[in-house]
Amino acid sequence: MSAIQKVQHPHPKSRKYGAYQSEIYANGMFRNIMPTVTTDPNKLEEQAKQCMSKKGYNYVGGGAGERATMDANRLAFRQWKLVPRMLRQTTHRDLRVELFGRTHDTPLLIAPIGVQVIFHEDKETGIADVAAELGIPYILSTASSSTIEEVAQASGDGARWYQLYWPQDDEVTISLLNRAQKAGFEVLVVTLDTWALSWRPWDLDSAYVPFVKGIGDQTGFSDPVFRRKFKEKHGKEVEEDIHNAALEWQSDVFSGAAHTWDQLELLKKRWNGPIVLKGIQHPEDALKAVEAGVQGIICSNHGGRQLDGAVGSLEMLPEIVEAVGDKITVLFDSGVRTGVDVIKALALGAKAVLVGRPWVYGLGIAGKAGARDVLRGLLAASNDLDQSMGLAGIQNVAGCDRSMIRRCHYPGDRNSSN
Ligand SMILES: Cc1cc2nc3c(=O)[nH]c(=O)nc-3n(C[C@H](O)[C@H](O)[C@H](O)COP(=O)(O)O)c2cc1C
Ligand SMILES: O=C(O)C(=O)c1ccccc1
Repeated sequence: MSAIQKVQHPHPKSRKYGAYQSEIYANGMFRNIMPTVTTDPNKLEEQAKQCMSKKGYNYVGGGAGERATMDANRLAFRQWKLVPRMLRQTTHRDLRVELFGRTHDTPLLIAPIGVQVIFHEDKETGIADVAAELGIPYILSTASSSTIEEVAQASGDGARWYQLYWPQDDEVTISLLNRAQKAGFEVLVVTLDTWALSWRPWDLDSAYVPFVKGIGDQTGFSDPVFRRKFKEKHGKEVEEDIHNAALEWQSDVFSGAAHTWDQLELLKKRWNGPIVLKGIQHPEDALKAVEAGVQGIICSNHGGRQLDGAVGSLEMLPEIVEAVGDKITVLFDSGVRTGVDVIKALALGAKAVLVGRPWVYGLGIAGKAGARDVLRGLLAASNDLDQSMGLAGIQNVAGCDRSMIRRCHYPGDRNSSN
């Protein structure tokens, strides 16, 4: 009997990214067209720095304090190495994952990123469009430079989740939830680690904070409840006094006072769908999230932008996964730069992974086309998710497990590609 088995690809759609590597070679070899955005994760940030405004670059590239936690995020990835397997049937990889009852083409999500207009005029609406095209769920930030409704329109029938910066004013909170729900956002992501902005020297040294000038405040400025209350208090429309409107919106959302666990009841009552808490690092908080009855958590330290000196996010993932088991969906972010990083996070128990800075750099370099290149690269070229999964001997996301990863400490290991 012939040993050659014909394997049917499980899902033809998940191959749609696979052509990118050959597309790059063909463009260069036959048409002399080189990639606009570098495919080298270690050069991406530098290219973005050359292309972006200084303030825009500093905003995305910077972190809290001396950026020790940003470094820790990368070092935590470097500590884990994959152990590849051979002679397995891995020709056709299946990258699909199911999250909260919906199947997605890949285990990637677009991390919520605020004020995107400072990086490129394509901003949130452009990225939502690209995300829908590539089948990646888009997570819209409350600190957005496009409105909830504009982003919903750009995202079309693409999957979209809403990230809440949780206002102190419950009436405003309820209004945001209603708008997001009406606009087709399926999952509510509540960010817990940014109730105040951290000490960020790269922004402080040029005294740059776009939101006080009304940039990135579009969610508030377009909100009927916020607008009504502003008018009642100041006797003016938002547009007549942008300065005070911005201050008011900022102090409602980044008040300097954290909410508490019991207050989650309001969100549970008012949001008709899954709720995910973003910014969980301690296993005991992960257990509290289970107790609170939410559906998911994101093991994240905000990309090292909040508490400097905090542990690398990947360091905490195994303990968190062990603590909560299958009781809740565990997602991961902070420091993901390559397809291999995605595999490592999946192998350590994350169900899916959010990516932040890399596509923002692409956006800064060449608008939404640049962000698209970065995302396609992550999903397709060598050192990418699909190819690397194959080379590791893994056929699908479920195959990324603890058996394929080892903790190894090599003194002097690089922590580049922040
Ligand atoms: C420029 C920038 C803006 C961000 N804005 C938000 C935001 O509005 N809401 C939020 O929950 N997280 C925000 N984050 C954090 C990201 O969602 C994510 O946690 C982080 O970028 C992941 O780390 P990485 O950049 O190393 O991938 C922002 C991050 C950056 C770099
Ligand atoms: O910069 C950030 O990390 C962030 O979360 C944020 C906060 C306010 C406005 C825009 C982004």
